[in-house]
Amino acid sequence: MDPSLKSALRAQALAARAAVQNRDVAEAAMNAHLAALLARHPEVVVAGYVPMRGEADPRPALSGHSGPVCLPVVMAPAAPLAFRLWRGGDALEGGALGTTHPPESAPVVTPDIVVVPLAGFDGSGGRLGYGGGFYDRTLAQLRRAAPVLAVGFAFEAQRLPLIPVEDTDEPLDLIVTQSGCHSIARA
Ligand SMILES: Nc1nc2c(c(=O)[nH]1)N(C=O)[C@@H](CNc1ccc(C(=O)N[C@@H](CCC(=O)O)C(=O)O)cc1)CN2
Ligand SMILES: Nc1ncnc2c1ncn2[C@@H]1O[C@H](COP(=O)(O)OP(=O)(O)OP(=O)(O)O)[C@@H](O)[C@H]1O
Repeated sequence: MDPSLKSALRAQALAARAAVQNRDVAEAAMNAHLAALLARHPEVVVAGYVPMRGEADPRPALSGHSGPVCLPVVMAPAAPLAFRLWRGGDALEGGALGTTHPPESAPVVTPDIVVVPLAGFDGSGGRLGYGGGFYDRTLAQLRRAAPVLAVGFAFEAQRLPLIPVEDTDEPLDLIVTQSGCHSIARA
């Protein structure tokens, strides 16, 4: 696959994300949809993220979840992410790539649901991140061990007609946008 195609689509989706109007209204709707989804999965371990670079903020829905919440930590460039437990209010630290995550003292846990930050997505579960392959490696590792629900969290503006799929791409199971919680139509 031509890697420049993915980077062009990534740039297009990130520009659309940066141009979203009425973000607060959209994020409130997205969080309501995510909270309703999480309410159908009480007590399970949910991985969220602390937004960077204009990503939609899932923390309002996470803070209402009945079970444990964890956040991703970059361990090494080509390695899966680790997830550390985060209780709202716990101190966080900054990581090398502009991330914010719990300190090493926080317990490592395995999520049942992963809320995935996105540059772009399509209607078939295709997703684009920042190009590190972190979520691909992480979802692959988690799915080898147990079922996991990958839930994309993004503005409608980040929707792309079709994202090319590589062998290592791990699909989303659901996508939450301001218009609702969308299940993936598999071909
Ligand atoms: N909020 C949030 N947290 C997250 C992620 C995320 O996408 N969003 N991650 C999801 O993976 C991990 C961090 N991944 C990142 C991957 C790449 C870059 C980055 O700056 N990439 C450069 C390109 C580097 C290169 O050329 O190799 C860039 O975008 O300019 C930053 C974070 C873990 N935490
Ligand atoms: N399990 C894996 N093993 C080896 N290489 C992988 C694996 N998963 C992804 N990669 C590689 O990582 C690179 C980046 O992948 P891709 O462009 O899909 O990143 P992304 O999905 O945008 O990033 P992220 O997953 O961090 O959100 C690709 O070259 C891909 O081949």
